[in-house]
Amino acid sequence: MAQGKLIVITGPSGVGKGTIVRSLLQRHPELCLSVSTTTRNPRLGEIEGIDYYYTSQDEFKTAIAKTEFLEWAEYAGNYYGTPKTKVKEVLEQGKSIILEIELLGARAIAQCFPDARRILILPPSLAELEARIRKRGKDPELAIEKRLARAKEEIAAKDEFEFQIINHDLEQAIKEVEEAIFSY
Ligand SMILES: Nc1ncnc2c1ncn2[C@@H]1O[C@H](COP(=O)(O)OP(=O)(O)OP(=O)(O)O)[C@@H](O)[C@H]1O
Ligand SMILES: Nc1nc2c(ncn2[C@@H]2O[C@H](COP(=O)(O)O)[C@@H](O)[C@H]2O)c(=O)[nH]1
Repeated sequence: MAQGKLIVITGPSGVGKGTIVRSLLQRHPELCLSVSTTTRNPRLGEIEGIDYYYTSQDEFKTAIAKTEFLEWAEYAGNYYGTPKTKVKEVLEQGKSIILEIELLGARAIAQCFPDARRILILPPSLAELEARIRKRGKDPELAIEKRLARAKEEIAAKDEFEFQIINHDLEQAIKEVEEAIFSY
């Protein structure tokens, strides 16, 4: 049976990870996406079980204690975690799965899955990143400020990643992510 790949897509908030991942899933229906659990409130239009599993802080902490997450992290005042079961099930079927996660989670995955393909998406500039987050218009001001502060740390860690892709032109970025996933 073919070996499934664990694919980590990371990068600062607003860089376009979700946009790229949605395109990848449409173009490559054989790829699966891991749906994370979060304590963040749903954004307008987000759907339980599609975008995230939404939970309380208490429930999230219980899940941590029961080691239900492959990795988890605190990000901009909320918790996010990758449920173990789906990832395990998909990989056992020989299929590949994408984790769209932040930097600390990507580092944790590198420890337990050294063969994971870890792809960092970068913005053309910090000014463009801020413009994209604001234009998206789905985060309150305080959250935007926390996300931009975190973005600087995430960009500074770029040399930890074998694949670094600048999302300037969306189509070009998608092509480069496809090359990173399917190259070997
Ligand atoms: N290449 C691009 N050029 C211009 N705008 C883009 C590009 N790629 C994505 N965007 C836009 O940037 C905004 C942020 O994209 P997206 O929500 O996919 O980011 P994200 O990295 O998933 O953010 P988060 O981590 O906060 O969920 C969206 O409005 C999206 O349409
Ligand atoms: N470490 C993890 N990070 C995750 C997970 N799910 C999402 N994320 C990342 O959090 C930030 C914020 O996401 P948002 O939806 O509130 O904009 C972003 O970088 C996501 O990629 C996870 O399970 N673990």
